Amino acid sequence: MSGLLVFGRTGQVATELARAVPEARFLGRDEADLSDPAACVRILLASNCDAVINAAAYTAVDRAESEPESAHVVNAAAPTAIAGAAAAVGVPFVHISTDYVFDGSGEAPWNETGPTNPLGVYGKTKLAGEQGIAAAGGQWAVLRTSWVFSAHGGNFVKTMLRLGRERETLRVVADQHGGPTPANGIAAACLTMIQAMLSDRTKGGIYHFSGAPDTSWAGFAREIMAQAELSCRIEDITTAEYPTPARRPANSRLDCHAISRDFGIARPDWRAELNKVLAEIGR
Ligand SMILES: NC(=O)C1=CN([C@@H]2O[C@H](COP(=O)(O)OP(=O)(O)OC[C@H]3O[C@@H](n4cnc5c(N)ncnc54)[C@H](OP(=O)(O)O)[C@@H]3O)[C@@H](O)[C@H]2O)C=CC1
Ligand SMILES: Cc1cn([C@H]2C[C@H](O)[C@@H](COP(=O)(O)OP(=O)(O)O[C@H]3O[C@@H](C)C(=O)[C@@H](O)[C@H]3O)O2)c(=O)[nH]c1=O
Ligand SMILES: [Mg+2]
Repeated sequence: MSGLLVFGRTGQVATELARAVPEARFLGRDEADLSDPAACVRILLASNCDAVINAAAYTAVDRAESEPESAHVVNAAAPTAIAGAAAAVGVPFVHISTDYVFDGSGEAPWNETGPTNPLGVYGKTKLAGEQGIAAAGGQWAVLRTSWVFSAHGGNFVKTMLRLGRERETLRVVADQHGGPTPANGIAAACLTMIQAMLSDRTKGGIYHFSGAPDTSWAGFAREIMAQAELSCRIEDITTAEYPTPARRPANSRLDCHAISRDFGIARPDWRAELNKVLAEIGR
């Protein structure tokens, strides 16, 4: 797809977008620093693009607790400004958000109208970004996803492979539940949504998208060890036994029916995608 402008170049989702649509224009931090929202606006206004995706974000969940201002500018002020510029030139804008906007209460999967109540700075700044985008007007969509993995960049799969080679046992939280999501699936979902929004200028809003089936971090870790043929044993622990600066939701399950109904996008099986990612890492 030509005429597509993407904020982000090196992240997991941006890398998969670049594979799917190499002809799009990808803006790295060197060209568009989200710490400078006004600069991002200028680039968009001068770009003559047909559609915009934001795949850049401040994603260091624990570090955000001690850098709330930086996280807010990147995750809220910049996406809000980008949405305003996209609205001004009349092009659709797709942004990515997170399960961490929820407090994780209960056991039912969250749908798009569920009450948000982020537990940490990262989730709070991502929620502020969603709200700023909605208030900016224009044609926008926010894709909330969870537990992203790919062969590139930093993610839970890469961490587990590294630790799994070094240790005989790993203690992993078993009381946080959600859907691991392959970055290529998110890239494909963003592109399908952009195409649909270009052909129907009334389409947009918040949508949930995650891989299936839901599991726990310990369940995810166990499948990684099994598929990678590592003998490292995964020991189930509670969140209380793994203290971190940021609190994380216990229930990150996302109800993904709306995106299937409105865009025909199905939940990918993360186990099959994990297999492909491990093969790619091994090459
Ligand atoms: N990772 C996850 O588990 C999840 C991610 N998400 C959301 O998905 C989206 C994509 O995440 P993902 O691909 O995993 O991100 P990554 O953590 O892989 O990469 C983050 C990207 O954002 C860029 N970035 C960070 N700060 C700035 C800045 N100030 N200016 C410009 N670029 C910046 C990074 O650039 P650089 O390489 O220069 O640092 C990098 O390209 C984000 O909106 C994220 O919030 C949602 C749920 C789960
Ligand atoms: C390394 C490790 C982590 N854990 C736990 C900590 C945490 O609860 C869980 C996952 O660890 P991570 O550091 O990958 O988690 P985290 O960085 O919080 O992952 C989140 O990133 C942001 C960007 C999102 O939007 C979320 O959807 C989610 O993917 O596993 C263990 O229990 N044992 C371990 O050895
Ligand atoms: Mg992390």
